[in-house]
Amino acid sequence: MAGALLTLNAGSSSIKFAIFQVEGSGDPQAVARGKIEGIGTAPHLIARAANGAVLTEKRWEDGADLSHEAFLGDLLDWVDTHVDGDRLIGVGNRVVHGGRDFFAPVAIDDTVLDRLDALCPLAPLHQPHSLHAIRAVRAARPSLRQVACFDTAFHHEQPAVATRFALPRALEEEGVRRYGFHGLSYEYVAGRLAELDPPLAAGRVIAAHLGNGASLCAMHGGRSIDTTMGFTALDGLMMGTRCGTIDPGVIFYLMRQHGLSADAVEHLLYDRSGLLGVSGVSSDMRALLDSDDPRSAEAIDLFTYRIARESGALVASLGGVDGVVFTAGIGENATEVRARVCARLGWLGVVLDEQANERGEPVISTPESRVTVRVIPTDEEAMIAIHARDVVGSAAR
Ligand SMILES: Nc1ncnc2c1ncn2[C@@H]1O[C@H](COP(=O)(O)OP(=O)(O)O)[C@@H](O)[C@H]1O
Ligand SMILES: CC(=O)OP(=O)(O)O
Ligand SMILES: [Mg+2]
Repeated sequence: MAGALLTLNAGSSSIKFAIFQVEGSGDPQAVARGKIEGIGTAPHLIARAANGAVLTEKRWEDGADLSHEAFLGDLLDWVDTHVDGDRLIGVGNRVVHGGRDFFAPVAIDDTVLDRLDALCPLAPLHQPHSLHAIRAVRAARPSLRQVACFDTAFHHEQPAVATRFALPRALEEEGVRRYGFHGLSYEYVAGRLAELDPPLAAGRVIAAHLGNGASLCAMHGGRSIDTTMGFTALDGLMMGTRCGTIDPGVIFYLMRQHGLSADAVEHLLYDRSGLLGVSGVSSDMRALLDSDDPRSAEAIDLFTYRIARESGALVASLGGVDGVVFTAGIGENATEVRARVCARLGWLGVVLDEQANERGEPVISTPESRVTVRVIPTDEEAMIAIHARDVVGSAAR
């Protein structure tokens, strides 16, 4: 099979995309990557070739009404001009929630779309935007094959004890259980770790996906056995704007004492909490690290405390730990956050090599450290491309 694949990773205000060239059974090769940010406010598009050269850059006026439909129609035309005589054979989409029924990549049709629609309340920051993008591509190119790749899939094999809530059984049968997210990222990181350090990949590893959304995954032998996110991507760590784990009693208090509706509580916990809520300054780690406001420092302190505390829980799930892997925007770039997390994990035998950490080396623990600490840049797009290639390829046979 040969041709080009487009990957889409749609967020609330941004769409990341990439073009991959597919040739036989080898890994798809990225030929261009791009991102449009600020949809709905001040849209900005930038796309780069594999060598980093800017292929296209565009800004729209403040407040420009650039809909997903308009943008994706233009994007598909742009892709056609950048695939070097290849033809576009499919689109791979990151879909955050697969619910009970979807735990492997799937070709998208009307029935699949309807079933994914039903999961929007479980991932309100993500699912509606992905489905919107899928529909916009279908409208522009009805015959183009599309594949949904799920963030929940990597966690599907977890033992029941890790996924079950202590709620009445009937709710579990209805699908009220922990699913876990960031699975495309963890699947990619597990694959890279197996290439870079096979003995560690075979052992007990905590992977920390620290981006705008953030979670930890306990992996044993490259498989997910526990994770900090649950039924929704609100659970677990403190995030850019999400609160992470809180006492559910807070929700009743907000509804009864503050008279908040369910929608208002949802908005508060998803959009106004986390780093933004605690600092009152920003949801962006870079901005907080640059800020002199003491509340910014408190927000960063809570962020690292929560990572260390949840790591302790996952060490218990794993029965020990051999390695820690940092990934995603904060994990790959914020040396200070990594240093603070490692300091809090000293009791596990983590010893940070401060210079290696500052230099952003692949291994940032000392040779004496009982736990190996690595930084592995994630690539959700590459994982989406592999899955999309497999699904499109099997449909074509
Ligand atoms: N050089 C850096 N130093 C500190 N934080 C950074 C740096 N680069 C990116 N980040 C942080 O990474 C986060 C975004 O991570 P990312 O994985 O891109 O998120 P998402 O894909 O969920 O939008 C932001 O908090 C941003 O400030
Ligand atoms: C599931 C999730 O939180 O994703 P993101 O980090 O892209 O927001
Ligand atoms: Mg992300």
